[in-house]
Amino acid sequence: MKVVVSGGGTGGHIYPALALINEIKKHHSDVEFLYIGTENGLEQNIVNRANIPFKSVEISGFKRKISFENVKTVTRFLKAVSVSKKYLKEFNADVVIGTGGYVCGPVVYAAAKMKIPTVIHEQNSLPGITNKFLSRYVNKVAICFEEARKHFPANKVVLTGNPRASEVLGQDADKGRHSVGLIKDKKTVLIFGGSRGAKAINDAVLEMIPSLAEKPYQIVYVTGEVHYEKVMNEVKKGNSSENVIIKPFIHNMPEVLAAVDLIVSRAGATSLAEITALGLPSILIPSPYVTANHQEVNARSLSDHHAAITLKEQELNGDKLLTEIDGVLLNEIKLKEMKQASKKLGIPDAALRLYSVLKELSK
Ligand SMILES: CC(=O)N[C@H]1[C@@H](OP(=O)(O)OP(=O)(O)OC[C@H]2O[C@@H](n3ccc(=O)[nH]c3=O)[C@H](O)[C@@H]2O)O[C@H](CO)[C@@H](O)[C@@H]1O
Repeated sequence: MKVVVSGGGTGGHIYPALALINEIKKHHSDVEFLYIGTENGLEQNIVNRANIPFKSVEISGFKRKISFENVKTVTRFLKAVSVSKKYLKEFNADVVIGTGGYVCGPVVYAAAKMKIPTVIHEQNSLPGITNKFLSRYVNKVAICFEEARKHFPANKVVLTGNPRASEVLGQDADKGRHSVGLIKDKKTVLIFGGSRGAKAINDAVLEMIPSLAEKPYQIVYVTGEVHYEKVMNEVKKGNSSENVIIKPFIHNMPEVLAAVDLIVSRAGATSLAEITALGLPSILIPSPYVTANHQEVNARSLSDHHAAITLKEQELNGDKLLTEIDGVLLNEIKLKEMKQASKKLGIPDAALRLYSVLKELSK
């Protein structure tokens, strides 16, 4: 079987694609993969690390306002469709799956026009513009939230969940702890701002770091690659604490997640799929800078069920964050209730469900 995968820009679109690849490998020893992404998203680095052959196309997103940029985007799109057709023909793809981000547009569209079976995977409850466009051409649309169903042609939709949910299960917590330097038998909070980091979360964490020295828990705090140097400069000015381990990015997130008791993060859909598969409690600070405020909708889908606490970015500061962390982590009953509520929302067999959709199509 020959499978082409495309998804890019941010980790939330890339990791589900890689998790699906791992699931397919469990069922087939003779399968070949090609990943098509862009050179300027996070995908090239992450996909190379996973040893999956990678090819790139050049593409950009549409601006919401009418502008000359959009004319250039159309030209780029048409060129990227033609490059994608060349890649798909050379590789002789049996099936193509897009997991979101602009790059899927030309790749999946080209495949559909070549009559190759196609699937798109939508992680969010409010779909992105590329997936809405593609849903007219593809064979199947895999979704993660029931709320997404109404945005797509009814006969194509399948609820699979996010394959990354399956990938984070059954991981070695000791390995995770060891890889970042965490102590065993001490409660642990993981703080990160999505796959690219978030300045607002970094500012709040820097404010609370001096108060962490006396806390009975430890923190592993991921700044995001682009923010790391700036954060470390602040920390060096005297804001450090032994209880806090600071990293620019974590490449073995499934192992690290196995070692933590509470998550503080943005509300990207792939992170939420991981959190609920593991049944972790979380404090979510949705990014207000995303299309149609979709992260707040994602976050509410957990906090409405008492699995998480949603904190608006405008309310965020060091004191507030510390109070919320203490409120969950130092209260065993609340911790237990949130864990149970979180676990109920997870779809742990998502990878197998998505693989089954692909298998059925490629017959
Ligand atoms: C700003 C933006 O447009 N964000 C979108 C993007 O978010 P973003 O890429 O931040 O996505 P998510 O939070 O959903 O997923 C992040 C992924 O990166 C991984 N990770 C993160 C940090 C790290 O150090 N190491 C690591 O491996 C996480 O474990 C997770 O698998 O895609 C999501 C899924 O479509 C959307 O819901 C988000 O709204």
